[in-house]
Amino acid sequence: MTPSTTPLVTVFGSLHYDIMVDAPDRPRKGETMTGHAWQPKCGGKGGNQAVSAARAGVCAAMIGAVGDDDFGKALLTNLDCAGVDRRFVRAAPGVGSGMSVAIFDASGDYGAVIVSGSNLTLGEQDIAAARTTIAETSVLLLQNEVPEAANVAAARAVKSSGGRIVLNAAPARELSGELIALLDIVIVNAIEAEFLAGVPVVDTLDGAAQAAHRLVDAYPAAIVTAGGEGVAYCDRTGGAYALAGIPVKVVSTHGAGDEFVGAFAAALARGEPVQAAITAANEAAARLVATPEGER
Ligand SMILES: Nc1ncnc2c1ncn2[C@@H]1O[C@H](COP(=O)(O)OP(=O)(O)OP(=O)(O)O)[C@@H](O)[C@H]1O
Repeated sequence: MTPSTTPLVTVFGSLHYDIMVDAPDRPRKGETMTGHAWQPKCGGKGGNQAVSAARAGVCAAMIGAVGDDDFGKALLTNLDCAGVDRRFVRAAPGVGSGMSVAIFDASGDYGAVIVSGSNLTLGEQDIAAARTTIAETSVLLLQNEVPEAANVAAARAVKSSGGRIVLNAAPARELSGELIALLDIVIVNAIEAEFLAGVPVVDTLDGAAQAAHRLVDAYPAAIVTAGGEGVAYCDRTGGAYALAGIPVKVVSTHGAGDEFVGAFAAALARGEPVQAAITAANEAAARLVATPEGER
């Protein structure tokens, strides 16, 4: 098939309605504490990355599933407001929307619980329904919040029409050889790199570089992010570089990884070389962590 020339990022993945709670600390087992405030936010790694790609100026399409509930309606409205094509996000009858609760402590760090809900209904039928979008896709973005078999079906369909496949392997889980064989680039943070590489990864630029180098034993190319320390890249053709984090006044790091991944895919879809795409993503993610949640 002829490779697509349309700069279209298609995200096949999760949509969660997030409830973010500000608390003095994260509760320990058995502890109930009083928080200061809470805010709702539309998220899910898939939804966040689609919004990020649209913000970076390319056409972004989302394939996903929400519940037939108020959270689902809010998730669809959020995609509309961001200019994401969500014709292939369907409502799953009788299943609740995906949702999460994240508790932020005074330092801005957080812990979260996710309920996948409607996201687990995604499957080959969703890929078949979106075949026109799939055929025009330059870059397909996947994450680990939907069934692996569905990710494989999406990757296979986009690959056969000439698009590139980028997996943000988050949260960490075992990947099948079938999925790995379809990937062009894997993007992970230090924790996920540790899981995939099977060795401890130090959350420094040097640690990220070593992890990226190790990951190319199994993946054609790997990007390892290390928060404010920076990001490292390595591929099987000998390409390797590391980029320091951009010093900013951090307001919240929530969603930094998704902003990085969406901006990276957008730059790649526009035809920028990988190194330039990583630079653009590093800048976009630094801007995000310096921006208050309500202004994003
Ligand atoms: N403190 C920071 N200062 C500047 N840039 C940052 C900072 N934290 C994160 N970033 C940017 O965001 C990217 C992703 O951050 P990180 O490695 O923490 O991903 P993550 O753990 O997936 O994030 P998340 O908190 O969304 O789960 C980094 O590579 C960097 O570009």
